[in-house]
Order: sequence, then structure tokens, then C-alpha cells
Amino acid sequence: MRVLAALSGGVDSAVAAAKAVEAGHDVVGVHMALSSQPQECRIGSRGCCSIEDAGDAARAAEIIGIPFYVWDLAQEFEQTVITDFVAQYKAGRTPNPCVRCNEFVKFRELATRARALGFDAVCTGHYAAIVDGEAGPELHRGADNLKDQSYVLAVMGPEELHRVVLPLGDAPNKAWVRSEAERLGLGVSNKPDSYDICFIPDGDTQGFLRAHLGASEGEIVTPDGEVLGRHEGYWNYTVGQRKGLGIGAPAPDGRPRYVLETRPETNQVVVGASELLSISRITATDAVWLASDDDGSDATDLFVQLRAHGTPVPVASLARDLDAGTISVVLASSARGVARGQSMVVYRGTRVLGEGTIDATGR
Ligand SMILES: Nc1ncnc2c1ncn2[C@@H]1O[C@H](COP(=O)(O)OP(=O)(O)OP(=O)(O)O)[C@@H](O)[C@H]1O
Repeated sequence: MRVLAALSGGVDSAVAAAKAVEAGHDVVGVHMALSSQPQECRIGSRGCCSIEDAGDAARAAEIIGIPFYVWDLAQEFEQTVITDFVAQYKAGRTPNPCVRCNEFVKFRELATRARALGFDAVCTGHYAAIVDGEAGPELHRGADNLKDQSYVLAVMGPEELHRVVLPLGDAPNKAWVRSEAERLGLGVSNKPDSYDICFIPDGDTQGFLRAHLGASEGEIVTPDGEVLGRHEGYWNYTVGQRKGLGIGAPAPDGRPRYVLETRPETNQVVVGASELLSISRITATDAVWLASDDDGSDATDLFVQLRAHGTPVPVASLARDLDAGTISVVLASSARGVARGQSMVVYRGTRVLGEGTIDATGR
């Protein structure tokens, strides 16, 4: 196959590209330049803006012996992933930008360009596996449970399943990937892992949101409306958060309070007892369904994962309406701290069946 290998400059994608070559594919490497402010790049940073990363990607391609290009997708990244990130927080949700980057940038922009140029598939260093099933390719969890990235890949949609190569799906762990990088002579074997949010390399999400959304003082209230304190922007709070509420006194019964909800329309943050966080019904929107042979109606071995690296929760029943783009589940055991805006990924065992964005929860 003609394969376009997405090289981030990190160790995973370099090893993945080398594996694609070893598997006999005709491989070309591409690095996506994703920062619109490259002048702010700091040497040693591992955000999406690092110039070092492009250089590392180029060196890896040279060692592997494949042609290499840099594509400037900064505008697409800014207009989709970053814009969506800020808008979602403003709407009182907790977005996952890696999911949106996969959806908008890697499996839309990059994959579309790859197809237009005659490539059969895109290769990435994600830890997830494409398995040949009876009804066609299936997306499964990676062999390394700790690194598994199937959660952020479900959004690729059913067509891309046929056009993606994930050589690290059966990698036992990161140490093995690093040793492979060493064996292959790739200079990036000791490079640290990338940040959670690549466009916030200093990790200060609150500072980033303050810069984009300003400050907007409002009330911190109980579910009954009692005012307990003030905040400087509801977007600084996430459902399930306990620390940093700044409301001093605990509840009258001495138990800690948690963020239950943020209300953009009234600029309020609602806090309450931990049991109020438990939910057992979820509706997700913008659904994609990857499994043509499994509609999720049989609850055997059916789970949902509700955040990256979250523990899978068993499902009692699932209903989907793909025309309306919704997936609704009743959980077999309750889940806590489920935030709107996160992905709900549906698994049968290790297989990803579908995905949607959490829009509403209920008890
Ligand atoms: N800027 C980029 N240019 C090209 N491909 C990228 C870029 N960023 C990420 N990717 C692709 O997406 C995959 C997953 O990205 P992620 O940010 O999770 O990196 P990672 O798991 O740290 O992998 P790596 O060690 O390769 O950086 C990478 O392995 C790579 O194939």
C-alpha cells in the first residue's frame, strides 16, 4: 500500500513509520506544523508548536529512508481544535482537544489530502489496533492498557477504518517502543512523551482560558441556590472537581463539596455532596458508529468509557438513533463526575463500536 506516515517528531510515530516500511508498505513521512505563532516556540518545549519536533521528524524520516514533507495545517488547527476548545468551555462543557484534533485535523484534513495525493492509508503512532473482523476492519484497544488510545480514535468514523495503519497496536509497552527506536537507530528513543494539551505546553489551562475568555465573576451556589462564594469564570471548573473551589467552609455535615454543574446562562457554579455526582443515564450527540455488524443492542460485555484513561463502565442497555446522531445508555453501575463535552466511547470487550459527545446525564 502507499502509506502516508504522520510523524510528530516523537518516538511513537517514528517507530510506527519504520514498522510500516518493514511491513512492505511504500511510505512517505509528513509532519504537520500546527502552530500559528512559531515565533513563540521555545527550544525544548514539546507542544504542537515546537520547531524541534519538525526537525526530529525530518531526521527520523531520513534514518528510516523515506521522503519527508512538512504541511502547514496551523490555520486548520486554530480554526477547529483551538476555537472549539475555547467555545466548549464557554458553553460550560469540558472538551477533549485530542479527540477534536483526530476528527478535524488527522482524519479529515490530513486524510483527505492523503487520499487526493493517491495514498491508500494514513499511518500514526497511536496505541490502538486495527483487527480484521468478519465484517471488515475493527478498531480495538491497544495491547498496552496503560497507553491505549482507542478512546481518542473512535471519532475517525467507519470509512477511515479501511484507510488507517496503526503499527503500535500490539506494542506491549512504551519501553518496548523505545527499545525498538534504539534498535532502528532512531535518535528520538529517549524523547519525553508529549503534553496532554499540546497547544498549552506550560499546562496552565486556566491561564489559557483567561487569556481567551477574560474574567467573569459569578456565584458559587448549592443546588438550592444558597450562595457560598464567588468565582472568576465558570469555565475554570469541571464536574467532579473538589479542590480549588475557594469556598472555605465545608458543608454543614462536614463533608466535602464537589462541582456538580456549571451554568453559563446564569454564570453560576453549582456545588454539592459527592452522591449528587452519581449518574446512570447518558445521552451523547454527534454520534459515529464504526461497527456495521453490531448495533450495541445486546448488553453482553458492553461498556462505555467516559474520559481518557477512565475505567470502563458496564452498560445495561443502549439505544442509538444514527439519523439524529444520538447514542443513549443506561449504565449497569453508576458513574461519577461525568462531564458534558467529553467523549463517550462504546466498547464490546476490546472492540470500539461507536462514539458520541456527552450532552446530557441523569440519575
Ligand atoms: N504534528 C504532528 N505531525 C504529524 N503527525 C502527528 C503530529 N502530532 C501527532 N501526530 C500523529 O498522531 C499520533 C498520536 O499523537 P500524540 O499527540 O498522541 O503523540 P504521541 O502518542 O506522543 O506520539 P509521538 O511519540 O509520535 O509524539 C502520533 O503518533 C503521530 O502519528
